[in-house]
Formats: sequence, structure tokens, C-alpha cells
Amino acid sequence: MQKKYDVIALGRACVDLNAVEYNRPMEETMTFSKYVGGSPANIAIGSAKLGLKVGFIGKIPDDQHGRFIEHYMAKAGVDTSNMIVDQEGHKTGLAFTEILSPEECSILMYREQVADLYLRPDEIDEDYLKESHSLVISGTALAQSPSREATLKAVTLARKNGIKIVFELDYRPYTWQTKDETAIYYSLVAQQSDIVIGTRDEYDMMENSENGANDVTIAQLFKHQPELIVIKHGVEGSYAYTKEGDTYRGKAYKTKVLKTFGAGDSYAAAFLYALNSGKGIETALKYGSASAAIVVSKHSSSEAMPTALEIEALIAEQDQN
Ligand SMILES: Nc1ncnc2c1ncn2[C@@H]1O[C@H](COP(=O)(O)OP(=O)(O)O)[C@@H](O)[C@H]1O
Ligand SMILES: O=C(O)C[C@@H](O)[C@H](O)C(=O)COP(=O)(O)O
Repeated sequence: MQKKYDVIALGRACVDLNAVEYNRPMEETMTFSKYVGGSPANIAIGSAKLGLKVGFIGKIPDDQHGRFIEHYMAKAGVDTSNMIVDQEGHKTGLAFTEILSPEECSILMYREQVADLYLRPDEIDEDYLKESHSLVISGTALAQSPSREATLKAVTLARKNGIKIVFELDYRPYTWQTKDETAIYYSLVAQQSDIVIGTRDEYDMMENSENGANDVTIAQLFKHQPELIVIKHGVEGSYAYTKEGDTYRGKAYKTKVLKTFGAGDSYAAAFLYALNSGKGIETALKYGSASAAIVVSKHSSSEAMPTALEIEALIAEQDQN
């Protein structure tokens, strides 16, 4: 069935302030470049750039930053009709990045009173959701009420209407109170999702454990709704597991790394694009990894999202060796 959207992403659309000066601690960094950020916003922008029809559900502040985010996303091809403008004075989440070296990057997030976490259940529009084949949920949207309840409502409505749920674990320590709390909400949504994507560390958060094993994780989740589970292991590559018992391994592509962040979001965007285009899981892993390799070589996460041609060129170049 033809629908207006391939994907609707739900969660934060914020601002990244990336250090312009490299190899320097943040204390000594004087200049930052502004980009739209927030994992689900990055995934939406990356998917739209690849040609998917993309919508977004979130809340942005009624100020210059909110308008910057909305304009940028609309220009990138994301439908912003369900990006609610906050009327209670909440602010944009900020992510300051420190690029100490290509291996040592950190993110300092300012997430007090951020508009995205004030999305309310009554602001989730069932008719909008019905227009999409899939719904991408960011784990951070579950960190605090009322965004938590709004997200759970979207999950229920997606299930009711046969919309595939993709759960991007997207764990950020900020705004979560305890590990138990994270594990409870992550498990709840993962069990109701069709596709779950996360790093090994994020699955450990979901399981409230350390050094967890992929086979244990998938055995647990496959008792529930998930049909496809992706577990990322950084530069060591990633795995995709299907409920039917197939395992696929994706290698990381070689690249000149500038910074480490942005990998996960670009991976998710290209992985979903490839799956949506009917390319199969093995190829989707390649698209995700190649997209991430391109983004870690560039300064931003959102602006750096590659086109399908760039991804395909990298795969063709490195897979022939
Ligand atoms: N240094 C790197 N060089 C090339 N590819 C990378 C690098 N780091 C990550 N990737 C790619 O990005 C994917 C996601 O990275 P990962 O670090 O696991 O996720 P996240 O950014 O969400 O923490 C990896 O599976 C890999 O394909
Ligand atoms: O998600 C955020 O709020 C910050 C992002 O915009 C930032 O670019 C980033 O940290 C992306 O990292 P990733 O999860 O490794 O893709």
C-alpha cells in the first residue's frame, strides 16, 4: 500500500555545537559550529537525503533555535507539520562536542527543561502515524515524562495500526535517573518493536548488566515482537540477527576519522534506507557501515549525511579489495 511516509521519527530535534578547533579540550575551545542535531533528527535528515519520504514528531522551542531547527529539517525534505512549537518556555537541547583526537571525542549535553521532553500524549496524532510505514523511536524520548507517555502512546498506536516500529536505543546518560529505570523502559519498548538497533553497551543498559552476550540478548528479545536485531560493536563492525535464525556480519569501512560521533545516526539512516528499498539485510549492513564511515570523516552529524551515490561509491571501492 502506498503511504505518504516511509518513516516517521519521534524524539528530539536539537542543536549540536561542534568544536571548530580540533585536538583541544573543551575548556580551551573558543569556537563551535552550529548544526541541527539530536539522534532522531539526524536519522530523519539522513533518511530524507537518501530519498526516503520522512516525517517527524517532536517538540521545539518557540525561539530562534526552534525556528532554525524547523527550517533546516524542512529544507532537508523532512515533513515538520507534527513538530509542535512549545508554548511554555522550554528550551533547545544543546550538545557541545569536544574533539581531542580522532579516537577521543566527548559530548557535553545541556538537557535541562528541554522542549523535546515536554511532548505530551495528546500531541500524538494517530492520523499522522497512520500515514507512515514505520515509526522510529529514540530511546531518549523515554527518559522523562510527559515525553515518555507520549512515546508509549505512539508505540501503542503504531501497533494498533500495523506500523513497523524501529527502536533506536540511543542511550544518553543525561535525564535518566537510575539504571533500573532505563532498563525497564528500554525492555518495554524493545519487546514491542519490530526492529531494534543499538550498540552492545546500549543493550547492556537495557539488560541492566555489563559485558552482555549477543546470543543471550537475541534469545530474550526474539521471545517477543522483534524480527530483526542489530547490535553494533563500533569499529569492529556490527551484526544483524533475524528471528528465523540468520546472522549477518557487517564490517566497518576504512576512513580518515575526524571524530567518532555521528556514526550511529548515519548508520541507522542508511540501514533503514537500504531495507526500505528492498536491498536485503546484508546490503543494509554495508550501507549503514559505509554511511557511518563517511560521517565520522566529516565535521557534523546532520549536514554530513551522505547521498546514496557516495555510499555506493565507498562500498564499491572497498569491497573489491
Ligand atoms: N572509527 C570508525 N571507522 C569506520 N567506521 C566506524 C568507526 N566507528 C564506527 N563506525 C561504524 O559505525 C557503526 C556504528 O558505530 P558505533 O560506534 O557502534 O555506534 P554509535 O555511534 O551509535 O555509538 C559501526 O558499526 C561501524 O560500521
Ligand atoms: O543525539 C544528540 O543529541 C547529539 C547528536 O546530534 C550528535 O551529533 C551525536 O552525538 C551523534 O552521535 P551518534 O549517536 O554516535 O550518531
